[in-house]
Amino acid sequence: MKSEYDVLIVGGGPGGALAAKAASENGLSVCIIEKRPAIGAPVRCAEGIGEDLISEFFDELDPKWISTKIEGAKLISPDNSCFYLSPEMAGNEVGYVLDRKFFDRDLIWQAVEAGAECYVKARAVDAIVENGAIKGAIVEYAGETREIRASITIAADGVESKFSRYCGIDTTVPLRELETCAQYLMTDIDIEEGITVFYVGREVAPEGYLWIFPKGKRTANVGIGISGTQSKNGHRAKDYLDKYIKEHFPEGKTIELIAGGVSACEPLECTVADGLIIVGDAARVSDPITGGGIYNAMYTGRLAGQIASKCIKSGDFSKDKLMEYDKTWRSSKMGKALERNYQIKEVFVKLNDKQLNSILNSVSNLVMKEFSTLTLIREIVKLNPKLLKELTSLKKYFE
Ligand SMILES: Cc1cc2nc3c(=O)[nH]c(=O)nc-3n(C[C@H](O)[C@H](O)[C@H](O)COP(=O)(O)OP(=O)(O)OC[C@H]3O[C@@H](n4cnc5c(N)ncnc54)[C@H](O)[C@@H]3O)c2cc1C
Repeated sequence: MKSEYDVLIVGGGPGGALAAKAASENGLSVCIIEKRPAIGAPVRCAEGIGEDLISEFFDELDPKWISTKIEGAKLISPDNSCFYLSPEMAGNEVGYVLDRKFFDRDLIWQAVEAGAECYVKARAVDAIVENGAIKGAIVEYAGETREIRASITIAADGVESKFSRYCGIDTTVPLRELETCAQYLMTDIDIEEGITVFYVGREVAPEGYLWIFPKGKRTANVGIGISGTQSKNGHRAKDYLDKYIKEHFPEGKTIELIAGGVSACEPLECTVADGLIIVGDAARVSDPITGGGIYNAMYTGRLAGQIASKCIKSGDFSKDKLMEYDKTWRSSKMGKALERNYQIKEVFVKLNDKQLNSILNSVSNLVMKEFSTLTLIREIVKLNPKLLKELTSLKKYFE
């Protein structure tokens, strides 16, 4: 490990890996530090991603990245009725349940192949701040605490995002917008391979949802996310999950348990500072409705690597110069979807079970030629015009 690089990346998840690859491909010296002893493990994710999204990054997908191809989805309402998104309707909403142990590692290998250095069991414990500018990190590695200096540091340290805080940035997620999650990797359960299932409702998953993401025959990620406010009041995500499993998969075998958090808030007000770019979950860019953040981390990571390269070549790493990163992702399709989905989430999270039943029943027989989350919400609003009152700020999307 050297003491100075062009770019230092804190965190070896998808955001960090894509940032490292882009910066290395542009000829910069790049160092990734990852606090865990292994890239991609333990997996804290249900591993779902849309086909159109992942295809933005690769001409071909390596079969070992994919556990299952997803061709349809079921949305179960509190009264147990089902909106079925059949493979015919799903169209470009099909996707994959990944195997992130392989996927995350390959992303790092690609970065390393492009020239980046990567160190595991290397933890950033503070930022180097000089005259208000970020100049790298204090890192614990191999029993020593050392300074690693860099022209630009990229905070890709996930939902905990301590590094941005070390830099003086407030990354607090309001408790009600921090989904606390629990997930079992289960085997020997009766599931429909290729179909994801989502349950909503106060009884099953208050202010969140419960998911079944197939990983293969009779094997699936079965997980839940509920609002942090619920957890604070003694309702733990794991308790809701255990209740569901007892009822639905009493004979199932649990082979892995994970707990984690997902932010369902608005992105950070600003995702750059002098010498610093913040990407992925650390920037709070996971989707507020679904909690999905793999694509968003990869997108912002790659963009951060590209903009860092431009700025380093120009010799200017000031906040003003790095703002190109912030402006670009906010005006992108992803940025606009985050803004819209946050407002939709704010309305839907307040619905009680009766309202949810009525809304989901209204669309249960719907056949759509072209499905997307937005077209579904449009149909819901068409069939439930009262909702439009709540969604006034979103009228433009539904007219
Ligand atoms: C239960 C659960 C289910 C989910 N399901 C989905 C899903 O189905 N689809 C989807 O798209 N998204 C899902 N997500 C979200 C998804 O996992 C994240 O959005 C995605 O991993 C974000 O990538 P990232 O690179 O920003 O951060 P991460 O993948 O979290 O990577 C950050 C890395 O930084 C490291 N790190 C942290 N602090 C330091 C430090 N101080 N020094 C060095 N390294 C550090 C961490 O160890 C970690 O490896 C889920 C999340 C959870 C919790």
